[in-house]
Amino acid sequence: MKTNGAANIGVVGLAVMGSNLARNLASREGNSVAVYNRTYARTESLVTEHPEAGFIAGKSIDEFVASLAKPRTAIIMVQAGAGTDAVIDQLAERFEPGDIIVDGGNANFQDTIAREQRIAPTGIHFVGVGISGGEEGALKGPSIMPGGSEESYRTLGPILASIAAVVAGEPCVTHVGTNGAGHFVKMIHNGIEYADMQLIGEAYDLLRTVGGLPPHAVADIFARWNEGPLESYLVEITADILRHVDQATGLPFVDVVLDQAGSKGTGVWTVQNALDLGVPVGGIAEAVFARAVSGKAEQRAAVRRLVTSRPEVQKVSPEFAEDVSAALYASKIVAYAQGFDAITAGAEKYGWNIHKDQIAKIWRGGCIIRARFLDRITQAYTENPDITTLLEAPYFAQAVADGEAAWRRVVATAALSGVPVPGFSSALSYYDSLAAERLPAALVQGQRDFFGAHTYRRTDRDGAFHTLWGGDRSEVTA
Ligand SMILES: NC(=O)C1=CN([C@@H]2O[C@H](COP(=O)(O)OP(=O)(O)OC[C@H]3O[C@@H](n4cnc5c(N)ncnc54)[C@H](OP(=O)(O)O)[C@@H]3O)[C@@H](O)[C@H]2O)C=CC1
Ligand SMILES: O=C(CO)[C@H](O)[C@H](O)COP(=O)(O)O
Repeated sequence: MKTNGAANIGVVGLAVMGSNLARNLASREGNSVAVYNRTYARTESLVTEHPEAGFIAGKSIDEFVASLAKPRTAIIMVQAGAGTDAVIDQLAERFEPGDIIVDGGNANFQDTIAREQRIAPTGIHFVGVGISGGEEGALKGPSIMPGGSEESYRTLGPILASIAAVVAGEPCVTHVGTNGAGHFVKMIHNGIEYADMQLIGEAYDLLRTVGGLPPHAVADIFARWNEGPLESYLVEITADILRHVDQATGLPFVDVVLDQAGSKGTGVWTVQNALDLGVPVGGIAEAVFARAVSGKAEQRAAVRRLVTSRPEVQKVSPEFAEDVSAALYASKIVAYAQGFDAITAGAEKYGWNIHKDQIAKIWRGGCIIRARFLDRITQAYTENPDITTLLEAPYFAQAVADGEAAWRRVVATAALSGVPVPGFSSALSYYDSLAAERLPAALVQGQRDFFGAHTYRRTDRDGAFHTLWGGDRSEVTA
């Protein structure tokens, strides 16, 4: 076959992400791209629609592997889970020591660690790479979070840098850490994405329900916010979506979409792992739960039937939109702080040397959570990588303090008006928990000691203590 060994890189899985990533790779100087998809029809239409890419199309996995130059590098972009395992096995059977298998899908990082261990004895490199940016990002430049060995990054790094988004002259890619580090950080990215989307949803709901504004007016407010500190891809697309009118009915698009949010699982993984790591990520968890609640159609209908009157919507001042903007910004800071805390804990547990300033930097472009304030996060972790929370960095401490009064007004108004704001209110409670002089955790410890002799520590001296609750209530050293 005349194409044997001609391609310096290959892509397996040519759905939305894989086909666009393949086109992105093909558009870069010096690349020759081999493509393969289980169902050949996808390969055929990609190659036919994009002759300019000069793809080398494999009809079979053998043809695909034969078309790769040695050492071979192939990026897998297929459905996470069994599909990915099937393709890894097919490639591993045909690849040789020194070749690189890259999983660019949304894999669970624990699977990535296990896969790397499974492949390692063959001498083939296995690299898990988080890729964010959706359809457009894959084509024009995503944010890329590679894990895997230093050695494989020496080969892969320049290729990934050539296709990544560029911000201030720097490609949005960094070697996150070994084995599953890239997929771990991508998982946290998605958890933050969930929180950000939920908070934006709550802001919209408040402006609409309490502020009494129609979608196009809310769109104008989001567009204005997008020119300030809230500037971000998600705020930008929100304005766009809210302006969109359904062609079939002439109604605002947002009013004809069923109010049940789906998910593919990465938000759930973030929360599950944060629980294992003991990191409070309430903002992300509330966002995951909010999607789950939205899908509970029967429960929602049952409660709606029972509730005969809803609270009267509070009257608000003309500055209400500014208050909502402040609440959104403060809650968003909390969500990102929680996400970065999870990265700190994950790095510690799994032995990854993750530079949080670099993560914030590569999230500034290409990915779904790209936002102006990631510059501030980059700065905070560059100035002091050891801050205990983003909330103690001077800029963020000030930003939250500036918005605090408005944040409280918004949460109170929402509660009195019967508008659900699990994101805003959990973020505020988290902030209040960190800021409180004393927490009721002292009472919880007392309860634990009472029923389970779980002991407690005292404020006035070291050691563990137990009160003889069933006896004379004297205190003993545990
Ligand atoms: N969509 C998005 O915005 C983003 C997606 N991702 C991740 O990127 C990856 C690709 O996403 P997307 O492009 O949306 O595609 P999908 O997740 O919808 O997966 C479809 C692709 O997987 C292939 N596939 C499924 N099962 C198998 C199998 N057993 N053997 C071989 N191939 C199989 C399909 O082949 P066939 O055509 O034969 O069915 C098709 O190419 C996923 O891991 C996703 O989570 C990451 C960032 C953003
Ligand atoms: O990874 C992504 C972007 O970064 C995908 O868009 C992801 O699939 C979105 O998650 P979900 O479908 O659960 O909302």
